[in-house]
Amino acid sequence: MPSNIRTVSKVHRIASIPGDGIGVDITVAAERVLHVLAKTVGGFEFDFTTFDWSSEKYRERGWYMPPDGIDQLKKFDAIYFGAVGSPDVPDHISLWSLILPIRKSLNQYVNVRPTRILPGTTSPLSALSTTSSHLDWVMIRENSEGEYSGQGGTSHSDTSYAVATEVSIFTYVGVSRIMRYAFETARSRPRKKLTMVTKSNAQRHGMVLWDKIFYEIAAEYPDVETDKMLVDAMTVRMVLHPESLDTIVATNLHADILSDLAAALSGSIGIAPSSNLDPTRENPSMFEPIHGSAPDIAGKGIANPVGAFWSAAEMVRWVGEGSAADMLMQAVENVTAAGVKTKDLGGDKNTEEVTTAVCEEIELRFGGRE
Ligand SMILES: NC(=O)c1ccc[n+]([C@@H]2O[C@H](COP(=O)([O-])OP(=O)(O)OC[C@H]3O[C@@H](n4cnc5c(N)ncnc54)[C@H](O)[C@@H]3O)[C@@H](O)[C@H]2O)c1
Ligand SMILES: O=C(O)[C@H](O)[C@@H](O)C(=O)O
Ligand SMILES: [K+]
Ligand SMILES: [Mn+2]
Repeated sequence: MPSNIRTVSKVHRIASIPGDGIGVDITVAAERVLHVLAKTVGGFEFDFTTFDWSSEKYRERGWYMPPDGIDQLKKFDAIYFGAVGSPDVPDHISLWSLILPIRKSLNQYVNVRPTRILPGTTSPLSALSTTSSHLDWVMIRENSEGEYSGQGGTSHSDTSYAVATEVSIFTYVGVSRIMRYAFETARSRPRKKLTMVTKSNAQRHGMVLWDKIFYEIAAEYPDVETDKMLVDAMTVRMVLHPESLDTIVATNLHADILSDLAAALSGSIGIAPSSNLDPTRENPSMFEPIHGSAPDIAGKGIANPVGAFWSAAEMVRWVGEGSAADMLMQAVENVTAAGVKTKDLGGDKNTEEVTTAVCEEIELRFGGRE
């Protein structure tokens, strides 16, 4: 090749929002690993722009995101998010000032939450003989409406006769699009099996609409096996019969709760990833571990970065670098398999040591390739 011709590297522009607490530690770790991945694999790079939209800044200046925050984010190929939440700010203020407006305004109506028992890690269900071959799920969380519609209000607040409403909203458009995404996901997986979760015995309007739309759309997917669970019984089935589940679709709140349970059953909340997707690709999608800012361990440097790396791998896949995403996950799994783990997984390493191990594993396994 003539020396004046340079190979052009594709640049993926990423908006990075570390947020609060361990969100900062794990975002730093994810960015470090992504730079090493890009450098090692070649052909693409990441250009991160960091936004200091945190609870600390909110207390200083009175806002999390500026008025044009969403427009700023729209210019990026993807968004990487750490976590938001601080003991100094009421949780409903922080959630509704940052993460929820981003999910809603950027039409990220799907939240994908996979769960697996990674090599070298143990499920608390191992006492029931559960191993990695028994627990491999993808939870599809409705991410735009339902219990998180944001509608409701309070009258007579600060009195002993206060009245508050929290209105759940389920729309035909909202439910059918999440069902379709869930059926497509189930179809793409070897078992082609979809379990729908509701509470349509007690909640007789919105949840009944879920059931109805689920079976309507199921008719378009005769190759996908379906079943239906009430959310209370679902918690029992996840614990006692994890092997009977594959793809799961549930409402915004139900899937929020069930995905924390799923993460714990796989070994730790610290390994669980999520992708907030706008499947139309009109807006950037956002990638974050499912955990929060963990004030109890913030500042100690011991947060598990695996959920952050897995989320980063999903982002890498979303921007079109599928084989690099596979390499990143392989490196993470080699590191957990070697026993390099944080305390929540029974290990004795800190965030930085696990991050360094993943970086070295990427370079060792995948370096030197053209
Ligand atoms: N998407 C988000 O940004 C998001 C998600 C969940 C909670 N939150 C917010 O985070 C704050 C704390 O919430 P919470 O305590 O209910 O949930 P959390 O997920 O922050 O923590 C729950 C428990 O899991 C542990 N944990 C979480 N992530 C870990 C990791 N990577 N490694 C090791 N241990 C980990 C914590 O130490 C804690 O004991 C609240 O303000 C909440 O609103 C934000
Ligand atoms: O969506 C929520 O409820 C919170 O942001 C958090 O708990 C999450 O799971 O993302
Ligand atoms: K998070
Ligand atoms: Mn949650």
